[in-house]
Amino acid sequence: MTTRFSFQLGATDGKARSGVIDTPRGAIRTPAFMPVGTAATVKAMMPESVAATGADILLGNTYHLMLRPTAERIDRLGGLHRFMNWSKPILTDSGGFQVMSLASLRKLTEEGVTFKSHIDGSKHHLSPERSMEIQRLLGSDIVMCFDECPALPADRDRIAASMRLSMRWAARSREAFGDRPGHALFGIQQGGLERDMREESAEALKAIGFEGYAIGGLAVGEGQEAMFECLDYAPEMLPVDRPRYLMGVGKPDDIVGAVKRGVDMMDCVLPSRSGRTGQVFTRHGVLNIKNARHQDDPRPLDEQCTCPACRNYSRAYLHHVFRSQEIISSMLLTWHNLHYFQELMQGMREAIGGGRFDAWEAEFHAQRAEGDI
Ligand SMILES: O=c1[nH]cnc2c(CCNCC3CCCCC3)c3[nH]c(NCc4cccs4)nc3cc12
Repeated sequence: MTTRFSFQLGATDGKARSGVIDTPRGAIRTPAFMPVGTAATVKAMMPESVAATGADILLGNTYHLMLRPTAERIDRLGGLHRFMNWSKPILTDSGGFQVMSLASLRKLTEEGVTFKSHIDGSKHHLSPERSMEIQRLLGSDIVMCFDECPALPADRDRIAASMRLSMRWAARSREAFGDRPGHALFGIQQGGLERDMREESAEALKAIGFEGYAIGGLAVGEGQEAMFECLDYAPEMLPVDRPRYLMGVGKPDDIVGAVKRGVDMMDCVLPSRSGRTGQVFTRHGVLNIKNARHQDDPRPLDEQCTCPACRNYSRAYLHHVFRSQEIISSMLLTWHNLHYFQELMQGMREAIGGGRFDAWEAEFHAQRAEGDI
């Protein structure tokens, strides 16, 4: 345990790196996948189950929690860790990304964003200052700058204007964050798919100085090829000795490609959200348990998986409880998917540590059949 926040770089293998982020609430092994706990819960999971999958950190959702039950109420009740019974590190997003995708009647100005709640229509505002206050009230260990993520495709002028606004907001976020030992503020690089804009953004963030740096503005519809092309240069623009967090990624092959290119942390709703829709991730590829072909299949989802779903239940059973819309269906499929994503990260951490990432990646791709399994 430590009272400080620090990142120890461990092994490197090509551009891939493994390491450990030390925080007062525990260590985060990198490369790390962060499950999303939207409304103070990873849906269909008890916190101890999330920990059992191997997650060292989870994401809290500023936009949802500021609307309901409000950050002030969570603060009065002892903070988000106490509230949701998760004692390990929590990273909270700034709320900005979700406002742009969920709220209505949004008004964006230099100052910030005003909007109406998608829950009850009440009026709210977010700004760098208000976002820092909310994330402080929640008690999160890693705080994200308030930024603007432009939808792609966008022309260069739009990308430049949006990136420069985000850099001004990054400076205001740093100022408002204040001096909080043991807590971290991460800046977010913007710039779309424009190399020079990414460079300008990285320089602006480094001049301000952050405990970690996120790569934003990706996984917003550009496609995997364009994302990887950007990741072929963007991570190296950021300080080598600080964590690099690629936001909103992704499918297993996105994650592997990002780690290969020097990314340390990722978050995505995919394993939890898709689990509730019957989509199952395995080392051999993806299947949907809803498909009638599973109704008599006595085999587990994945013979080599050690999660509770694979140890104790057949595909036939999981098909039945999904079709019957039983609550246990979401529990078991979410657990399995989160377990698989953590197994993927553990496999890469070990491979990088052993200098055999390329062999591990080749095996990862070789095992995955095309289509359903
Ligand atoms: O530049 C960005 N700035 C800030 N956030 C971004 C996010 C949200 C990351 N997950 C937050 C979580 C907080 C807790 C609740 C769940 C989200 C992104 N997500 C994606 N792609 C996945 C996408 C998800 C939805 C549309 S695209 N690209 C992103 C780019 C940015």
